[in-house]
Amino acid sequence: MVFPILPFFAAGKDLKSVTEAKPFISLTGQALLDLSKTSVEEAAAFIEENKSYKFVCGLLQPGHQVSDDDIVRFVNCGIAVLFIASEEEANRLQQLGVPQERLALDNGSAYVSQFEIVQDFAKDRIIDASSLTESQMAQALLSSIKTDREDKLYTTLVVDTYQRCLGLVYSSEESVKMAIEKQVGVYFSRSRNEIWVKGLTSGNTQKLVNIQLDCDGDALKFVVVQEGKKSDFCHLNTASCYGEFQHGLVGLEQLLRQRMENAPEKSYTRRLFNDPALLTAKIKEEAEELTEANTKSEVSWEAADLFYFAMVKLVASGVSLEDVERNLHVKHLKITRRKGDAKPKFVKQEAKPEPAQEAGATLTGDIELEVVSGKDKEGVAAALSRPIQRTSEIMHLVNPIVEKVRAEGNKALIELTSKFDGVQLEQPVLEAPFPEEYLDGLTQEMRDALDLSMENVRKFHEAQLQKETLEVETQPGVLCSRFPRPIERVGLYIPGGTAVLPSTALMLGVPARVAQCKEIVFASPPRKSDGRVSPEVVYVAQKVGASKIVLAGGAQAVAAMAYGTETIPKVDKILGPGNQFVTAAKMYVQNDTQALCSIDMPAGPSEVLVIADENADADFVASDLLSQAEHGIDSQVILVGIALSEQKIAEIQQAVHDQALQLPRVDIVRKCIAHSSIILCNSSEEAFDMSNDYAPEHLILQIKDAAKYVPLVFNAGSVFVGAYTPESCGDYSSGTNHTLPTYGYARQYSGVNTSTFQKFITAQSVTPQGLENIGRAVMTVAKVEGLDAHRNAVKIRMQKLGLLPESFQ
Ligand SMILES: NC(=O)c1ccc[n+]([C@@H]2O[C@H](COP(=O)([O-])OP(=O)(O)OC[C@H]3O[C@@H](n4cnc5c(N)ncnc54)[C@H](O)[C@@H]3O)[C@@H](O)[C@H]2O)c1
Ligand SMILES: N[C@H](CO)Cc1c[nH]c[nH+]1
Ligand SMILES: [Zn+2]
Repeated sequence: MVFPILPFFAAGKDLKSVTEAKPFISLTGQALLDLSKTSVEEAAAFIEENKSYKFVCGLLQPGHQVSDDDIVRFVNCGIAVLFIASEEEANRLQQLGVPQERLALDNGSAYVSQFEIVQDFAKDRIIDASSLTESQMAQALLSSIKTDREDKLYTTLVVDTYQRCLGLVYSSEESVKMAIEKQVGVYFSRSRNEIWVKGLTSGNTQKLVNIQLDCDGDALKFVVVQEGKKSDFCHLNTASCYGEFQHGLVGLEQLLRQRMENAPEKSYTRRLFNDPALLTAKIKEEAEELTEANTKSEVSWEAADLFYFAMVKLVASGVSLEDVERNLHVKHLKITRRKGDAKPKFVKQEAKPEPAQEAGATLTGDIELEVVSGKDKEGVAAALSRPIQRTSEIMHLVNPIVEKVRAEGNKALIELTSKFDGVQLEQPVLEAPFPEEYLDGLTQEMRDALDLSMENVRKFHEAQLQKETLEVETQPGVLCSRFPRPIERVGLYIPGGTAVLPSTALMLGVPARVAQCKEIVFASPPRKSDGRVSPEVVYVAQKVGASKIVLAGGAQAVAAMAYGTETIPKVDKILGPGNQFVTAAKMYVQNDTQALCSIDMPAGPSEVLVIADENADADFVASDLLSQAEHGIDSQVILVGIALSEQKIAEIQQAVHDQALQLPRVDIVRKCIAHSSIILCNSSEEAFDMSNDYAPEHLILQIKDAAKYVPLVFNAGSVFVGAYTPESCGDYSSGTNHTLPTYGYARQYSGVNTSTFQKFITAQSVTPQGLENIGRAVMTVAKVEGLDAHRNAVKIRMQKLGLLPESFQ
């Protein structure tokens, strides 16, 4: 229900003076303009300037002289409903194109309409705005609400102008009157039993924008702008009584407004605010990338980028999201529309495909890395920032998936696999021994390649296996030891979104086997073609003795292994790389004590940093960059060049372009290269500092005497030393593990290794002599901690051994 009064603005020229003299009228959120005395321009200006009036209607008096053209223009500029006198007029206006639901017809005592929330308006509720008073408004409102509460208070929902709920409060007749009079948030405090002017003590005051009634008139809604230093609504210092808001577009707008005020001079956002040409270029670039996006995740990724830059433009221009929404509302109300064709310059010209177009490309243009000078600190920081979504945003998508699987088990898994992978499964698990037909199509050459790779990985990981018990006598009679045990049940995630990765199956399965884990469970998204996983993955599963293959991917697969389902065992640790959904789900379950499940590390989108000098072969450098770029659009590849000549840079750029065009995954590469860079340094120290700061998943050294520089590496997942060590060798067959920390986590995590599948238990054995040596120290420290039982455990023993007198306290 709307506010029970519709203020009538009789004359166009008075619109401004009335709204200025009586600002409280806007609390109704609605206005009726006399269209016979108002020009279209005045109506349009009223709608544009008075944002609190959500529904602006127009009265066409009987016998009015308003032309048909102007009526259409009124409707098109945002007049929501036309109040008219007769059926005849209604028919005529409908022929003009005004929809029936945009007409309110005079039935003698009321104007009757079907328009959204306006509906019927009794004539005695239409009141001349110039004579309307605050008390009239309060009276009308109070006579329209009811309450069944004993204390006669009215339940009041408080929302902001984006309709986000801030909290629930109560109003009394008195507080409603005060709120209208002062146009601020005034309520009734039940705990203090008195009128409560919001923010009087905290400073977090509220500007009242609108008041509404709910559908059956038993609850109020106050639309407010929260003001004050922190603009929190809740007494617990959060934006709302339901906690902080999800970030979203509104949050981004608020953040950018703050940045506009206080972003550091060298930050990227400040650069965007200060450089309109850069902002324009980014908006165009992101718009183009959005048009080229195909899959759901690409579209959401690119749209998010475009919204970000568009939002910077809004904030820089002083335009709010609310202005944009109002604009959309007015456009929605238009009855004549533009044809909607694009301007000729944006209509696609039939382009001649580049020579290598057949390789799988749908996009065109140079594939070129941005070149940044190492001296440009801000440019370097921007180049080294990873193209990842905020954890909170991803978590927002992942939490419901995890909770669904946890609550509904296999049923949820089947549903989510159908939704995200387009495969309708009957059973989400394949049990060992795996049916022979699942190996159909596996060639001998492939078996040999997998066997060789598995053997090398086994050798390297077997050598890492810690089997012995470590023993140290810290004092005579005090023997400390540590012994390894395998983690019993492990869940291994094998990615299968944009590429099937049997190599990951062996990188995880082989060390699990070496460490003697008791149960190995695989999970991988099923293929669209037949709902199976690839024969190579099944082959590896068989070889490493996996008990089950979960036919699911993404967050749902992680949740199924973390909590278990009817047929999937709950595991103790989940390992393996994956996209952002997989990584976020792993991080979620590791933090949930109910899951009792650990993870290897955050191993997300692949990345590489190549350090190259003038000796480097441009083709080698390009091939290494591209081998990681082809993993996904969210991968990132960085070349740090040490004293590279212009010519070498040009050769590398050319090699990247030429090789990329030959790749079937060139479209993915193109998008990855768009957020990848070449950074130019003058010395190896500078290059290694930059690399250690970035902490890449893979670091490739294509520099003279590369091995000499390994001591300078402090943060990296795995290092590839010398011109003939391509990263692909480590991905598949050399023996090192390819499951490595990304996002910069190489600062604190190691890649997967044999000990990732083990845990280490400590033990100790203390003799009477040992007790004599350390007992007093134990008692002293226990005393200062106030833990007497700890102290007693030593004291009693030492007394029985005669090491302390009976009287010892
Ligand atoms: N760091 C490492 O060690 C390492 C090793 C190998 C691969 N990788 C990386 O692993 C990643 C593999 O990613 P991928 O996408 O190809 O395969 P993936 O198996 O990780 O993810 C695919 C799954 O994501 C889910 N998904 C897709 N869109 C979704 C959406 N909108 N909402 C919810 N779920 C959705 C689907 O269930 C799908 O099965 C790549 O980024 C690659 O670079 C990293
Ligand atoms: N380079 C990836 C790790 O980031 C692993 C991989 C598997 N297949 C090919 N490459
Ligand atoms: Zn790879």
